Amino acid sequence: MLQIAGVHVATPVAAALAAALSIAIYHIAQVVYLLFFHPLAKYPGPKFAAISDSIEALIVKQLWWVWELSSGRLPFTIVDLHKKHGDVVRIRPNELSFATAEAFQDIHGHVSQGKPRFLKTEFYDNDDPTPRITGARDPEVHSRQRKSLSHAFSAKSLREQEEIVQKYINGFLQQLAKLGKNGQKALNMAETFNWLTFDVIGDLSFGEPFGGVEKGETHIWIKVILDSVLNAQTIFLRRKSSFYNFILPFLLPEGANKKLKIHRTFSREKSQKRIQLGDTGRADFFSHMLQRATMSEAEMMSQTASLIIAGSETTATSLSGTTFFLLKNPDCMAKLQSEVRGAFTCVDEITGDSTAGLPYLHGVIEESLRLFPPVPFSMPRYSPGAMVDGYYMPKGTEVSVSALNMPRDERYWHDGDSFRPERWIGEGFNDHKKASQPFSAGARACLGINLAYLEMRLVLAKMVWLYDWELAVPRDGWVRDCKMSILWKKPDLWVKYQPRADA
Ligand code: HEM
Repeated sequence: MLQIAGVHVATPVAAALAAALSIAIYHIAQVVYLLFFHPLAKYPGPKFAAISDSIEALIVKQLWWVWELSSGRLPFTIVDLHKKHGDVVRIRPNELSFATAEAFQDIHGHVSQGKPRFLKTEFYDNDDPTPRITGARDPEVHSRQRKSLSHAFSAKSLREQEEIVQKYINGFLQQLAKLGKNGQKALNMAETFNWLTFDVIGDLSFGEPFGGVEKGETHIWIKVILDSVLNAQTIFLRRKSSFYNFILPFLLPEGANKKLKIHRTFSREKSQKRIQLGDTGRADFFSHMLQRATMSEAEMMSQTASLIIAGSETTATSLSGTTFFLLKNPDCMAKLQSEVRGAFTCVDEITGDSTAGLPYLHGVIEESLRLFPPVPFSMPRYSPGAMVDGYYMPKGTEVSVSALNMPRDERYWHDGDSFRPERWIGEGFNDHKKASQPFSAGARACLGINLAYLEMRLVLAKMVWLYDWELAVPRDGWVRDCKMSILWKKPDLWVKYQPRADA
């Protein structure tokens, strides 16, 4: 201590030491609190996940989680954590992951009137100030948007949309033959299905496709979208701490931020063009939004940026997964061929209605969605102060259900890791089928579920009716090699399509 005019004054070094000591004591106290006294302290999980909020000095909030998220391995890590620690695991200081169908029902199932709901967390925020259906966290805004959009997904609209879907599927089938040189050349189906699904959604959103099917190539916009989705979902982290503005560019795909802006600009321009056309009477998304007139122009434009991602990559991913499972299970492929080829005398007989009654095709689609759910993240929600799987979750606790545990859990599924489409036919193996929820449930369940099933039924039935399929590059563990970039980033899947000899 220095003495000036009889007063004790701290030297800069002593002051710095005192400050450092206080910070250290504060953080040690935080760690002790998070590990032993926090309301979630009794739940197991990696210790680093539990305390990562406390390393304030480095501003490294939630580092464990960010690392896992950006590595693309988070869904698999969570599977391993549940195997190690049981049905409830603490994966962030304030988030618990659950693994059971009961927890899924508690969090996502319909709630009775007047009961508080589990609402989406900041995980769904992005840097667009206009809320959109997939991310809107305010229940009133969401409900208004959903009401307006739901007409575009009604049974009546779907009937009218089938013509559009069929048009792109037929073009797609021709491209398979042309680019695949009638079975001589392999196509990478992890990419190729995107041509079809993005064209369908492009047409239903803006009245014009991306041109993937016609040109037989992936539109630059699609590449941009796929690279930018992970970035979109990390924006809430950037808001929480400026540290992430520094670190995330190293963890995300190159130029992801720029690509996100390109996606926004593209969809805004296309939407503006579409809005100018007004209600065209077509059963597309804009006609319905314009007819209801409950959304501002900005809100309508914002919806399309979301619908394009929600409605295309998911369906394409499911089709790639189904392709992989069928090719790895030739007996299942033979049963599907026999059902589809026996049901139709020509490919034009394959329609939404005529495929709706094909049990094996239905089983194949459900089984693929079970083993490889196209939405791999675990859809976090805030507890309103309610029970989850028998545990009371204080208000504000983040809760989520692992996307990959429940659909393979042997407590719910007989031979859960195997591809067995017959489990979906009749009683099947008496599995607990609610443990597969690829489209989620309740108020935030997928709005496009019927469109997705229609597309999948039609394209799979037609591909099976027309072609014999062959895995051109043998591969195992295709699912395990996928990485999560909010949606799945899939490894190549090279397939040859030989026109059926007996057709
Ligand atoms: C196999 C294909 C598909 C799967 C597995 C799937 C799955 C899902 C899931 C799990 C959610 C909930 C996400 C969450 O809560 O975070 C969701 C929401 C949504 N999906 Fe799909 N989806 C598919 C296809 C489609 C299609 C074709 C569309 C049409 C555009 C679509 C539109 C939507 C919309 C608008 C939402 C938000 C619903 C809301 O919050 O009210 N999806 N989807």
